[in-house]
Amino acid sequence: MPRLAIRARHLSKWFGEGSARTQAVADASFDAYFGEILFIVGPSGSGKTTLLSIISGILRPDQGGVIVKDTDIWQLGSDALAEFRLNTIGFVFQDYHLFPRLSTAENVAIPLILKKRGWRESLELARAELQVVDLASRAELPPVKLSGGEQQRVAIARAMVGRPDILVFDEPTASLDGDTGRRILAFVHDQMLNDQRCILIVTHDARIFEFADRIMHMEDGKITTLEQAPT
Ligand SMILES: Nc1ncnc2c1ncn2[C@@H]1O[C@H](COP(=O)(O)OP(=O)(O)OP(=O)(O)O)[C@@H](O)[C@H]1O
Repeated sequence: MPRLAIRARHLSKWFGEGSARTQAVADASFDAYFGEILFIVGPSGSGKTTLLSIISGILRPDQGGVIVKDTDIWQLGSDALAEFRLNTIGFVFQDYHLFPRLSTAENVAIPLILKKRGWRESLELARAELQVVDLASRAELPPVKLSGGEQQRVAIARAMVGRPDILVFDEPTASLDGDTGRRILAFVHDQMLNDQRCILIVTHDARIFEFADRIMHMEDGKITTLEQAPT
């Protein structure tokens, strides 16, 4: 029996006021398990990023709750939630969110420094993580000197360096060419998925669907289907 990683129940989120009020997520419930890669797909504006942000502890839902590894995350105070996220969830943003004034290694070290690990130790671990994503030679460069695919791998290394149980990607291949996108997904699938980790991926990119275990479809804020991926 697979172990439950995430239990989302009756999540709803509205944005805006009056006539501009829109429901981004509408009564969404689902479970995700350790050892799986769950894709979230659907048309633009269907609520994928909003749902991902709620599950990751970034955006508070107006209704409903999320249990991540036995913790009811939206019942936590803000400090406890920040600490839970730091220890449990790695989030890779669509546009990477790398800090331009820091070196590549320093960018990767940030989660460890936030966890109050020493600077020197954090940088050593960051360099080791850059080796895993095949970017050891770029450690001292600023991110601006790296290609889009390399920056994506830096963002992955930063999300991974604290060994989170839940790894969340928002459109990981959106700005990459097909080959680079597939290579990155193959890397995530082969190197990062294990039975202690659950990976959620929002994507439009049909070229990477082969890496999904299950695929969730969203439309107008609702989860319309959640199925095993075809083999
Ligand atoms: N901060 C916000 N303020 C107001 N409306 C928002 C905000 N964020 C999202 N929305 C609206 O909520 C709805 C869902 O947006 P969301 O970004 O979750 O969709 P998405 O499926 O991820 O879209 P895309 O594939 O284009 O990224 C959209 O109608 C969007 O305009």
